[in-house]
Amino acid sequence: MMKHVLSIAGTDPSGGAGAAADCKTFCAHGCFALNVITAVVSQNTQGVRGYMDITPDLIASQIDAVFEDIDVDAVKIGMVSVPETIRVIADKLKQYQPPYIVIDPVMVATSGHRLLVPEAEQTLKEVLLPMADVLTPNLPEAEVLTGKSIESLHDMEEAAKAIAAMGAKAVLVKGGHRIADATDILFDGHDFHYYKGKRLESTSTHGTGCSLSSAIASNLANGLSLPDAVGAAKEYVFEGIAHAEPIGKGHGPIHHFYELYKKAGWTK
Ligand SMILES: Nc1ncnc2c1ncn2[C@@H]1O[C@H](COP(=O)(O)OP(=O)(O)O)[C@@H](O)[C@H]1O
Ligand SMILES: Cc1ncc(COP(=O)(O)O)c(N)n1
Repeated sequence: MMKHVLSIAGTDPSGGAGAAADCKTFCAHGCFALNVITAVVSQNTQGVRGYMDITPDLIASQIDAVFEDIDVDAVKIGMVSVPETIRVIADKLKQYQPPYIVIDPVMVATSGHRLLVPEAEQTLKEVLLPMADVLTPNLPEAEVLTGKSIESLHDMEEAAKAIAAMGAKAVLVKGGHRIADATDILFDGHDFHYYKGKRLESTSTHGTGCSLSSAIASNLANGLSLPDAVGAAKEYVFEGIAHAEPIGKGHGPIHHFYELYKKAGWTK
């Protein structure tokens, strides 16, 4: 039977990041996509124009609507913007206890716009982070969480360990923002796993973090071990960047259904 994977995230009307990227990723992994919206964001491939947070009551009601009706096999959490949003999600997930929780601690969009208010950083750290089966910070997010600058692979290892010590069961420090290559490092609480990745010269990187965390959630729901779930997710995003269509005038989305399009003969 199809696994049911829930995204709790903000929107992107241009379809590249947030809830849209998450749902496309779940479908590409053969999962049934569910989604709870935390904020309506006006954005496109060129940047974020503004957003409005959904009230905590309406977020709680959306989560109840899903869990009272459907079994959820994994949850991915993205944009959470304010402390009230973080608290209500944490309370509801404690109540419903989904098997896996993957958290992408979204702070700033690729375009530089803040998607988490500075006052919410501490709440994210104290309330949400300890609920993560795996937390997936990019380099700037790992720097905010640890308060240390990260340059080398050794710094990434230290950051992953330090964030795990804050309560996350496992931490994947992503290297998409590195200059040298796009190597990601997973600390699973005991061991490090290295996902070496060539850096692709591409502007189609809008929503890579959203897609990676959603692919990890899908792979966990589908029964893969955490190291394998991360490895397959990294490959999925790499292929998605490599085969991206040029959509929009700025940083475009990745291709989610390359394999499917290829089979159907829809590729260029
Ligand atoms: N230019 C790129 N070439 C290859 N892989 C990339 C590139 N940019 C990002 N990635 C990969 O995409 C995933 C998301 O990484 P990152 O861009 O660091 O996250 P975020 O979108 O949260 O900023 C990681 O697995 C990273 O290694
Ligand atoms: C609703 C939402 N969530 C997350 C991101 C971050 O994605 P990226 O860092 O790839 O722009 C985004 N732009 N919008």
